[in-house]
Amino acid sequence: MRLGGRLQAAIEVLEAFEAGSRPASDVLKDWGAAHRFAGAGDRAVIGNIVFDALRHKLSIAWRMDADDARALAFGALLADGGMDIAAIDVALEGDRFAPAPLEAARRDAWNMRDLAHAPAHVQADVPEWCASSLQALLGAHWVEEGKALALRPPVDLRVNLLKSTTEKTLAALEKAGAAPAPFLDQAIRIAPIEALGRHPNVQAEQAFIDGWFEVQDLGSQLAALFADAMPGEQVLDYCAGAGGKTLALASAMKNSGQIHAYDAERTRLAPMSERLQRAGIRNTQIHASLADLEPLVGHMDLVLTDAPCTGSGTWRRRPDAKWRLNAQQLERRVQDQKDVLEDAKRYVRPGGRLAYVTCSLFAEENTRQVEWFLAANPDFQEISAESLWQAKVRDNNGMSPVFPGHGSVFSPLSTGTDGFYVSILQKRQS
Ligand SMILES: C[S@@+](CC[C@H](N)C(=O)[O-])C[C@H]1O[C@@H](n2cnc3c(N)ncnc32)[C@H](O)[C@@H]1O
Repeated sequence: MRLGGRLQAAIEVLEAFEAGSRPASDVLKDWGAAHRFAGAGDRAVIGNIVFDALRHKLSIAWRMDADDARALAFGALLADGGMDIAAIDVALEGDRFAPAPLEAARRDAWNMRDLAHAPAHVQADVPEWCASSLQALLGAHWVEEGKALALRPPVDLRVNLLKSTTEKTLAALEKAGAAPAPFLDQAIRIAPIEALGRHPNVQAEQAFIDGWFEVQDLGSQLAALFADAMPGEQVLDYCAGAGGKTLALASAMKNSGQIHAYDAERTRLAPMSERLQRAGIRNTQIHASLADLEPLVGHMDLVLTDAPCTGSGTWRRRPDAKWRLNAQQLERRVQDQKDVLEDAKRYVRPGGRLAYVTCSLFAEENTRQVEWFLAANPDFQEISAESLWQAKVRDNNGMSPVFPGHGSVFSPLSTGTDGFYVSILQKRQS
């Protein structure tokens, strides 16, 4: 397919996304199934245009003075696809599958309008109702954080030190563009996609099949590291899901001690066995029933609660979610988080740690929850976030998380990662 056909396909996908309630990735898959002639390269470019359009939906609409799918798709090529209007005109000329050229009014608007004059939430590309939640956590930098949250993300990998080394894994992934990541010796990064390119499928590599690495955002790796799981400890991963954090904890514990991985939704645990096996992890038991956990009450050195959340910190990777989220859903997640913390704290032994983690950048889900928890549970105290950062992380030209009073915030702007929040709460000895 030429660019015109790909652009037209992206417009159709964006229209179908807006008309329904399904995630953009599912709508893209449907399009692919109905257009089998499209190759992997075509699908990658169509996906780039769709995701860029959703990442920059408000700022593109403001600059184009129009917010329909055509405006967003053309705008995505201009904002992120490395093209200007003249280059798009040339690429579309004579292509019978291409959409009609960009309308004169939209060209003029794009050339004249300066985003610096747009409202703050438009510059930040976030729904207006979320602005106060971001500002309350991130302070004066919230607009710049929003902008960074609307950029294409890298692919981050965590080397599984049980099976490989960073040097060996880097060498195995050299052709994929792998390079050392900031902060952590065992982290590898493949830079964000440029223009109309695509990322390599690292999960097809032999090194992945052999368990040398996992795909895991660096923010998630940092959150797991802050939990500070030590070899020999008894650990409960209370919201284990498919095991992203469990695997990181097991690797840090060098397969010694014991991890209990639990999730309230049995189906979410399903991929974990295979992942544990591939990674060579032998110290983890999976529990699908709360009754199984009863003997653990009061005995855990570490309880990790990677709590259900809005996922606002992952909007770089799932930009469709930012336009579907609403205030009622945020309220429900806040209550879920309180319930999880109340349940999970019972398992911590005196002197043990409760690690509270979210992938959200909203104050309600982070600092405010820790304030609420500490007020309601005077037998817990917070471990200094700054001292954890200094003790655990290799310096990277002075780059550091946001420290908003309680806990640490990793974010696209501050640490070049997805948005993650972590606070470590220690149970007093008596
Ligand atoms: C952010 S996800 C976990 C991701 C996972 N830790 C990882 O790193 O891949 C949150 C998980 O919490 C689970 N969950 C929600 N409410 C829960 C509850 N009351 N008790 C335990 N797990 C819960 C959800 O099913 C979901 O899998």
